Amino acid sequence: MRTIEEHRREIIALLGGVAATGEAEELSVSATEMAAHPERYAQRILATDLIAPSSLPAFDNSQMDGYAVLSSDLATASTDAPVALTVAPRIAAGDTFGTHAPGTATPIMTGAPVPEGADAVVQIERADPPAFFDDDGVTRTVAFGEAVPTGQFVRAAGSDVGEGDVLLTVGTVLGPAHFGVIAGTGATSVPVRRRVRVLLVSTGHEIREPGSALEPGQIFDANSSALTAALLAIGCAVTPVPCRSDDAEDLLELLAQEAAAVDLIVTVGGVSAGAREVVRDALGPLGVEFMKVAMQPGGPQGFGIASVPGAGGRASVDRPVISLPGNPVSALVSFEAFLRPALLTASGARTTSRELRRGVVAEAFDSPPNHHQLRRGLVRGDGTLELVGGPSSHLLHSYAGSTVLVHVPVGVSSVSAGDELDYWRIDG
Ligand SMILES: Nc1nc2c(c(=O)[nH]1)N[C@H]1C(S)=C(S)[C@@H](COP(=O)(O)OP(=O)(O)OC[C@H]3O[C@@H](n4cnc5c(N)ncnc54)[C@H](O)[C@@H]3O)O[C@H]1N2
Ligand code: MOO
Repeated sequence: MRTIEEHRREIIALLGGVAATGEAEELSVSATEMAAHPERYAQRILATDLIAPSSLPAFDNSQMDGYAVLSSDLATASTDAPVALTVAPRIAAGDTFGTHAPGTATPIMTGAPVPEGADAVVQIERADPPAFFDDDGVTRTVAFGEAVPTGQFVRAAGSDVGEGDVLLTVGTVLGPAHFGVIAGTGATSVPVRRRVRVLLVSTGHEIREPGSALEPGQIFDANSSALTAALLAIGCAVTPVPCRSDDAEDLLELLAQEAAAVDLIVTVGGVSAGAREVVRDALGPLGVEFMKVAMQPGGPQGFGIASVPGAGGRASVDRPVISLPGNPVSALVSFEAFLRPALLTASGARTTSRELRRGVVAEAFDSPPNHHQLRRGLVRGDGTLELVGGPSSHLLHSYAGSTVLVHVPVGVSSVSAGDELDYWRIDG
């Protein structure tokens, strides 16, 4: 039996050739566009390094509401011997660049350009009086009771990023601060990777659309929703088309209709050892291989490049296929172990794996020694790991109550309270 790591490497290699790798599209960073098309903005990955088209800040500006001063004017200032300066006309954020005369104090607001000739700002609370005068043309003085260092409360041009510097690097998953800094430098759009398009086919004669009237023996389709959510969360474009049949012909017909428009086909269910296994039956002859991975849940897996015949006499298309087992926990754990890292790699993301942490187990439990087990769990307030539910792969509600997947490696048959194990956080 192959190991979880070997299988992951094969799945990553399989998706290496997915068409979206390297393809870019321009994404507007306009707030109006974002609000109008929110679906375009989730989990976007930068396709190239971005060079800053301008500096941030663009000019020296004030960090405080107060007075712009020449620091040498206040060199002798002390509580006992304050220095009085003549109050100059006020400058607000948005006002143009001004000049500052020695011996004066220029009232300045946060974000306003520091006038040429001033080299420091004193916040209004440290001035005497500690409030602004009306800007009414009357000549007044303001006193300062302490010296100030050059540059105090001046936000220097380029102190955040300089024009021509690397603003963001390829593979960055764009979040609020990234969009903000791109817009702040004046860029109107960014090149992002095209989304990987996934056809998601949950299979089985028993599955029905939630909300429909169930006949005895039928169940609601949980996998389409779970896997669609998982794929959307990593930035894929998903086409969920269930095959509610165990007949290979039905699955082949569905694939003939849908395969050409996607980069990857993910099937769920129909891969184990039943009398009829729709995915094995339909895709085995097209080039997909089925095997057992030494993991639990998620043992039965399939993958390969399928040559899918086109509908209505159209030419066949070759598409990578990943076939996950149908038990809902097995499908989601397989997503975490294989699909997620492979798709993030194919999408060009810089971070492709869950953060691996180590924790102390709160309770004893057994594990099948020939399998790498992934148990669902929680991190308690004291940092210890608590399992949620048993190992069975139908316990989707237990999975929903979990925030971590705990790794129990091959070779371990029992775990004692106090043992340390690796785990992935899956709640992010
Ligand atoms: N004789 C053997 N039987 C089984 C083996 C084996 O090695 N030998 N492996 C077991 C393991 S492990 C798994 S995992 C499953 C995988 O089975 P399939 O991939 O063929 O999946 P199905 O049989 O179609 O379904 C399994 C289970 O999950 C339910 N299911 C399927 N689709 C959905 C859905 N969309 N929403 C909710 N639930 C779904 C289905 O009704 C079954 O209960 O095989 C074991 N058997
Ligand atoms: O491997 Mo299956 O996924 O145990 O239920």
